[in-house]
Amino acid sequence: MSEDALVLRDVWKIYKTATEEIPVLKGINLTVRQGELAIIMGPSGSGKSTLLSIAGGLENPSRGNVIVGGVDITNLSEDELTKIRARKIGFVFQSFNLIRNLTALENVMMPLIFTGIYSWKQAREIAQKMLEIVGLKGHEEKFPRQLSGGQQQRVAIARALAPSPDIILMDEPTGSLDVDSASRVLSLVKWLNEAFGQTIVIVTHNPEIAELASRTFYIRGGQIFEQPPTTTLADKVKEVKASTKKGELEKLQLELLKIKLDALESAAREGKISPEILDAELKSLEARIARLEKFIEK
Ligand SMILES: Nc1ncnc2c1ncn2[C@@H]1O[C@H](COP(=O)(O)OP(=O)(O)OP(=O)(O)O)[C@@H](O)[C@H]1O
Repeated sequence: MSEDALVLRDVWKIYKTATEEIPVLKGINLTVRQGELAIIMGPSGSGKSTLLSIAGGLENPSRGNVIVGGVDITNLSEDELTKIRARKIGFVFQSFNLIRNLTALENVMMPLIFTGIYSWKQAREIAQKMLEIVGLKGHEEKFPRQLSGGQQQRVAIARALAPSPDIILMDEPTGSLDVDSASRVLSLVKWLNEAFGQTIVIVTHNPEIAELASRTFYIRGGQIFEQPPTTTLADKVKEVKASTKKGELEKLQLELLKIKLDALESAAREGKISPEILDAELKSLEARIARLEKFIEK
């Protein structure tokens, strides 16, 4: 069973301009396991955003492989990649990227529809639950302009989380927020990771975010280095667990993963997903379900 949410294998990125070749990533090897919160730091221009775009299948590596939740996304067709990305990867950007003329609820429903596996009714039900989880119950029918920056970022997080992706990738998620909103968003991120078991990778300059990490990486000179943990993560976990009702979120997460399992199986019966991809996706989903069930039984 696949316990690795993200694997980068010897990933290179060389940008070509008219006059030169710029090697930005030089053979990156990185494994993020399910349930980890990994932070990637590094100087400006070191390739953090490039790495995140490649990990999320938004950009192709010049060489090497990207494996998300057991599926190698490196050589998929554009059509397959779009659907896999929607099911397996959630993105949160600095600028929220919400669609202006859709309500909060509709924004969260969009990626669910893009997965090609959820019905309209399932998408609506999941989107409602997600907005409740991020503390935005009652704001479902508001448009982005009617929400504060922090609330918009929470909609963006609900949207990223809705399809129960194997991994959420965040690029400077608090970059455009004031201190108060940033701290609310950070608490949410920490809570989703610790209590919800969501795997998250964050690219940031913000040392406060780095304090949340279970693993910290630095990019420099095209290479990646892991910094040994220095903070006492166990204390942070205790703090978060104390503030959430025991088992409730895990049960909700399990419910959502089971809806996804049903949706995947019916999509496969209708021939919407190839057997190879279905097989890899089921393995990853079953590993996540088993992990949660074990946790709930404790
Ligand atoms: N499409 C492109 N064509 C050519 N060069 C590019 C392209 N995209 C990025 N680069 C270069 O690649 C390098 C890495 O850029 P990237 O945005 O990944 O860095 P970063 O670490 O995220 O920077 P910052 O912290 O400032 O956001 C930079 O030198 C940038 O100029």
